[in-house]
Amino acid sequence: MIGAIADDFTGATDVAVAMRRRGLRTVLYFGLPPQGSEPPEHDAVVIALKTRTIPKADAVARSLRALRWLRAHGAARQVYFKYCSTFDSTRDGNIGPVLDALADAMDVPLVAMTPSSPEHGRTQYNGYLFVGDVLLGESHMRDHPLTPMTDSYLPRLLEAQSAYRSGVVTLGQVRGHAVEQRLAELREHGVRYVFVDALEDSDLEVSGRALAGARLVAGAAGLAGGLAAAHARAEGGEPPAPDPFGPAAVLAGSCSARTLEQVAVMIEAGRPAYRLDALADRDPASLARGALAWYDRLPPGTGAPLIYSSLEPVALRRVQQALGTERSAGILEQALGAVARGLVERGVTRVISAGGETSGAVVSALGVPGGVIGAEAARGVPWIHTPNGFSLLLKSGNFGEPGLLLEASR
Ligand SMILES: Nc1ncnc2c1ncn2[C@@H]1O[C@H](COP(=O)(O)OP(=O)(O)OP(=O)(O)O)[C@@H](O)[C@H]1O
Ligand SMILES: O=C(O)[C@@H](O)C(=O)CO
Repeated sequence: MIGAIADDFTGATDVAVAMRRRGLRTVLYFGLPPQGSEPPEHDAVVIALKTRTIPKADAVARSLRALRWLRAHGAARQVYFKYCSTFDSTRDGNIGPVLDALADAMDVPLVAMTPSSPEHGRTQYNGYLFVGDVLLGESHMRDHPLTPMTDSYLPRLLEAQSAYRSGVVTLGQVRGHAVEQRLAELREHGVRYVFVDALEDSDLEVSGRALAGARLVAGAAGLAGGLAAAHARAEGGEPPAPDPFGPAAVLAGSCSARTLEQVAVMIEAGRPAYRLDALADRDPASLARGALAWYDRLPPGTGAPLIYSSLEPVALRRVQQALGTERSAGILEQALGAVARGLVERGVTRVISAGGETSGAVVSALGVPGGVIGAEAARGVPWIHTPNGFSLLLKSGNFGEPGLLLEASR
């Protein structure tokens, strides 16, 4: 009934678990499902794409392909375009073009949305996005390696990426149950994209009910949860499978503030740690060989290792200035993907990956077609049981408590 298209892999797991938590049977695919595959019985299908930072035309083409697949499999009654709760995109970014293309293809005049996800500390008020207590543009998102966010006013951010006008449904209108009325007014005034305020899950539930019949909706996991609550089956979902076990390894390519803390906690706890240094070696294959040779030499019983490229903002900028932003990201993503492949060949059955782009590279390198959503190690961070014989934990850069990577890899 809901077909979600997510612009990165950690975002896809976040939205999948938000819907599953409300009792929807949710199927997750990494990339377009293989030819001829039929989804098992479901209430929601999530297709994870890696379109957040790729060239615009590719992002649009891949998103439209996902839409065609959802339509062909009867999963497009309501389509949800999942973007980041911190609206990660460049000025030249892909959220606007992808929304334009989906709305045109579905002939939808108005799309309601919000990145608000209170469970992750993201809230929207009067169209401004807050991260915890501060505006988005004043948060650590200013220092993001690929999508630094320096503005906080959502209509302005989206209008910079689309030729269409954007508007706001205020918190007062949400709480006054006037969402539908306000959307109708904005549509009359030629507004196509509308950001709906939300400070709490209950606001998202009100909006979810108002939007239950909308054909195209967008935002982060919060509003998807609100919609799922509106569609929820009375009997609720199956309990998730138990946590996986077996040898674990942590791969971190996220440079987000929370991941840096989580990496520090692992190192302080004495876990073996190996940093991939793109300035010392620019060849992803040889970076990966170095990391795997280090892994092979680890004495038994040392605890699950950490292989990472995460750097704090000043050191990160040094690498980006020396190698270029895209090139350095590409080298490290490819290297971590190759490391993941090598680790699985060596018997690792629990792969924990930090960062959306990083997780996209890791999952693609491992050739995982999709999986079953398991228990959550942290809010929005579920284990994914794959048909490949191992489980994945894909952690969004800023999600989880500081001890998450250490705990999950015990
Ligand atoms: N040392 C480094 N030098 C340059 N780029 C790096 C370095 N380490 C990581 N990167 C790149 O930074 C990007 C981090 O993005 P990623 O999406 O993985 O993390 P995130 O943005 O924190 O996560 P999320 O999208 O889930 O919030 C990746 O493309 C990664 O390859
Ligand atoms: O919405 C979020 O913050 C996450 O699901 C995400 O998209 C991280 O890349």
